[in-house]
Amino acid sequence: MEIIPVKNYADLSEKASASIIQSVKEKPDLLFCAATGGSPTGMYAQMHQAHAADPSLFSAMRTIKMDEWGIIPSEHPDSCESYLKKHLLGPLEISEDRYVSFDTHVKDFQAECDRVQGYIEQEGPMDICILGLGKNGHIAFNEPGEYLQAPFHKAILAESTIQHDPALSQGAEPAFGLCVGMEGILQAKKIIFLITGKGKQDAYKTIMEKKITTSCPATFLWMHPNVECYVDQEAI
Ligand SMILES: O=C(O)[C@H](O)[C@@H](O)[C@H](O)[C@H](O)COP(=O)(O)O
Repeated sequence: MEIIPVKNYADLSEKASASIIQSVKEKPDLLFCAATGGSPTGMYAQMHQAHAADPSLFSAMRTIKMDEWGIIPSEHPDSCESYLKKHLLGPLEISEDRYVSFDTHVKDFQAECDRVQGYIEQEGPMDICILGLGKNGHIAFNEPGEYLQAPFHKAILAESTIQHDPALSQGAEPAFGLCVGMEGILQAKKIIFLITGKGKQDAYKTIMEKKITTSCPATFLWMHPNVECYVDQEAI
C-alpha cells in the first residue's frame, strides 16, 4: 500500500480523481466498484467536471454498487442507491446496462448475494475499487470481528457504523447491509483508499502499525500490491 499524504479534502478529491481518469483512459470499459459516504463525494464531483469537459470519458465504464443498507428501502434518500444516482450515475451518465445494483429488500438474501458474487466472478476482477475508512477500521461493511468474509455477503453492522446514519437505527432486527467481501476487494486491480473525515485518527494509527488483524479490516490492504491510500492531513 502506498501512503500518499495530501493537504486537505479538496486535494484528496483531485488527486484520487486524476488517478481514476488516467485508468479509464487506458481502459474505457473498466469495472468500477463504487463506495458511498462523505469520503468519495468530492472525488466524484471532480470526475463529473472531467465528464463535462469530455463526455466520452466515462461512456463505457461499468459500475458496481459496493454496499447497501438493509434497513431502508433503496428509494430512501439516505440509501447508497440514491447517493450513487445523485453523485455518480447521473452526473457521469452511467446507463442502466452498465450499472450492477442489488436489493436488500428480498426474501432470499443468499440468492441476491450469490447473484452479485457471480457477476464479480464472471466479469471481474474489479479494475478499480473505491474504499473509505470506517471509524472502527471497516472497509465497505466488512466489520471488525473474529473473522472476515470472502464473498459478497450479508453483514451485521457495528454500532459505530449504524450511528454514522441515524436512519439506520430503526427496525426490529439487528441493522445489516449487503456488501462486497474481502475477496472481491483484494482481487481488484487497483484500490483507491480515501482516509478523510472526522474520527478516523485511531483507525489510521492502527493501520500504520502494519499489523494485519481482523479487528481492523483495513489492515488487510497492506497485502495488496496496488493500493493508493490518500490521507487527508487535515483529518488525521
Ligand atoms: O459508505 C460506504 O460505501 C462504505 O461502506 C463505508 O465503508 C464508508 O466508506 C466508511 O464508513 C467511511 O464513511 P465516510 O466516507 O462517510 O467517512
